[in-house]
Amino acid sequence: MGSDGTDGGRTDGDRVLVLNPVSGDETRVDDVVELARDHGFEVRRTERSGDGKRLAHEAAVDAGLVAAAGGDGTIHEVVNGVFDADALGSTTVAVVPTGTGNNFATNVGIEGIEHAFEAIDRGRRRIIDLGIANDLAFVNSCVGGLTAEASDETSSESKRNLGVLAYVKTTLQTARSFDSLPLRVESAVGPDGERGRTWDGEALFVLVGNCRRFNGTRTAQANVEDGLFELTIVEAASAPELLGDAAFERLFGRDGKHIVRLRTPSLSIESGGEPVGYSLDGEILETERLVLETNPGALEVVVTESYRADPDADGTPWPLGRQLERKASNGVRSTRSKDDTGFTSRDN
Ligand SMILES: Nc1ncnc2c1ncn2[C@@H]1O[C@H](COP(=O)(O)OP(=O)(O)OP(=O)(O)O)[C@@H](O)[C@H]1O
Repeated sequence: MGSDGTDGGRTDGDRVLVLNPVSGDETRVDDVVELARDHGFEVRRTERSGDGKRLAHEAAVDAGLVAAAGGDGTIHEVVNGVFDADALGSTTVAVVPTGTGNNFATNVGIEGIEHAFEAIDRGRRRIIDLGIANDLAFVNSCVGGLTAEASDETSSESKRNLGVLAYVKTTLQTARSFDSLPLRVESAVGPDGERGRTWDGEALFVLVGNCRRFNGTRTAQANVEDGLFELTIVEAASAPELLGDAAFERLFGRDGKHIVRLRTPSLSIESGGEPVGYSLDGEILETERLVLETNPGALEVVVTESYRADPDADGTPWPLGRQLERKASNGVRSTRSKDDTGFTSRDN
């Protein structure tokens, strides 16, 4: 592997494709199987939820390249299979996008099925950060405050347009009475001297992004090679206030009034005894305490020439300053003195 992580010296070894045949509109399954065989892949099909992880785990023991044919849910399972097999150091992961949102594929510059196989053969690779939430890996994002129903009811079109924010919007629309979550968010002391921070208050959502364009808007993006998460807390506000499209855009945009942001390599989120639903790349996990850590440079993936690790590289600056900014103070009930960012600082 070159020092820039591209055009890997790692050989693909055996190639296995884990195929979710019920992903997306299911019309391209035969095409994927044919292309996969033409490109030297052994195809293993999932039959139920969880199979993607199991099949990827089994494959990663020997295979140098494991591809996931499906949407973000399938890539999530495949990455977790490779992670559980302790094979991140020896197995490259590729994505063949057949889902509806295909957020991760977009992030690595893969535009379609044929394009994915071309990219695999061209040999361009990058090593990216992996997010770890408790003991589960995620590539795109971890979002707290979503309901499980929202995950089922969110339309494909909405997912295409808004990414993970589509689930946020469905949650706001479908929850009869949407209570804010009393949360305590603590970030650790960073390796580059970042101070530990604490935010304590009422939140609607907590978004933790690992990968660029994790949420569909152009204003909250994550660099997937910097060893940091982009944390966004949406503070308590009345749901109807947030529901119009314009308000929704504003909420996550530069001028959002209820937004707290921070870049950090690790954090913990506690919800005071009540389990909260977190979506890891679209898969729901319920827990009272979540510990998130970046595993920098952990996952080798197939990318194309249009891949950029850093959203700033294409002229879209991180909107609120390099490290941290906060726009409003409603909902915060910290017992400690705060700086003007809304976080309290700790030295350890
Ligand atoms: N054979 C199968 N039958 C039923 N469910 C399956 C099967 N294989 C995988 N799954 C489930 O399908 C889901 C993943 O679907 P998919 O990859 O299309 O993700 P998605 O999150 O809907 O993606 P996108 O948002 O990109 O469309 C996972 O919950 C997985 O457990």
